[in-house]
Amino acid sequence: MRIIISGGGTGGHIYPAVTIAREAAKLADNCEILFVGTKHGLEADIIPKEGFSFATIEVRGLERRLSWQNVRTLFTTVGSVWNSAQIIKNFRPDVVIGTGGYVCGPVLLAASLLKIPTIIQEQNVIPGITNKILSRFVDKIALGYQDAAVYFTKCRPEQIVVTGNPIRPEVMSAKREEGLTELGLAPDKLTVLVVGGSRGARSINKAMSGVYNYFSGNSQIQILHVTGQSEYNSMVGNSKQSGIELSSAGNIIIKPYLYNMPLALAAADLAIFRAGAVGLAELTARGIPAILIPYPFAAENHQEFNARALEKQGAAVVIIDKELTDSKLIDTIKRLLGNPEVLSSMAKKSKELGCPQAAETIARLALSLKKP
Ligand SMILES: CC(=O)N[C@H]1[C@@H](OP(=O)(O)OP(=O)(O)OC[C@H]2O[C@@H](n3ccc(=O)[nH]c3=O)[C@H](O)[C@@H]2O)O[C@H](CO)[C@@H](O)[C@@H]1O
Repeated sequence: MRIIISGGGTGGHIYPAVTIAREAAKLADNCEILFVGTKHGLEADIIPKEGFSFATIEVRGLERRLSWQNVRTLFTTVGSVWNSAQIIKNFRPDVVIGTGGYVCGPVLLAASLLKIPTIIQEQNVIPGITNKILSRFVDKIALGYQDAAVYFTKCRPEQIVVTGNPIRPEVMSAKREEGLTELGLAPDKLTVLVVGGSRGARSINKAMSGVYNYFSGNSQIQILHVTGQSEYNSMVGNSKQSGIELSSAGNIIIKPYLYNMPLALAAADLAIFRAGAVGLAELTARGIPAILIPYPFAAENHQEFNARALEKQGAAVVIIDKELTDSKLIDTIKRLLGNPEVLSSMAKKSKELGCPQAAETIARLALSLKKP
């Protein structure tokens, strides 16, 4: 079995691709996999680390308005469809899978023109523009949320399958004790895991400075904060300036990025997250209560829709980005951690929403498309 898989830009498109690829490799004999991404997306860092072959194409994202930039993008896209077709002809895949992000547009389009079976996976309640366009060409569309189906009404019903969002198997298998030890966390404290999506979140980082101040040295609560690569140094610097020496506070660990996120999730008693669909799939698969602060500029505000779906079920508390302040965040953390019954009810509701088998379902669907 030979598979090309493409998805990129952010972790929310890349990890689903990695997970589906791994699952397909488990299920099919002699599975050969090639990833196609761009040189500039996070995938160029993550995919080689994950041990997969990696090819790149030049491609740009469309702006959501009429502009000269879009005209230039269309020309680049024609070139990238051509380059994708060359990659596909050389690799000769049985199926091509796309997990979103503009890079998979030309790849899946070229595959469809070459009559190779295709499947896309849409993670969000409101689909991305690339997947909306591709839905007219591909054989199957695997949805993370049932609610997304209304955006694909022009598709044939048999094209659409609601599968949930794929999560890495390590997210389920990671053990709390191992997570605590690996990340240098204390076993007798409640752990708050703070992650602003795969690229970090400025407004969450800003509010966290106040949270550090308040909880620094606390004997019951510890914080593991992932700042994103670009703001890590300034977060460390700002904390020093405001008199908090993170290395001696004893209960605050900050990291630019976590390559071992499943261990961090295993150690978490409460999460403070943006509302990227894959992050949410991981939280619900493990049943972790959460404070969600959706990224307000995500296309069509889709993160808020993702977050509200958890809030509606009692699995999360939502704070809107423009209402986020240090004190609001501190009060919400105190209210939840100080109330074990509320926390465990949220954990239960969260777990009910989890879909840990999604990756296997999607991989089986992809494999079933292979022509005899
Ligand atoms: C700004 C924006 O438009 N973001 C989108 C992007 O989110 P983004 O990539 O930020 O978010 P997700 O939360 O969906 O996925 C992040 C993934 O990266 C992993 N991770 C993150 C940080 C880290 O240090 N280590 C690590 O491994 C997480 O465990 C998860 O697997 O794609 C998602 C899925 O289409 C969308 O829902 C988001 O709206």
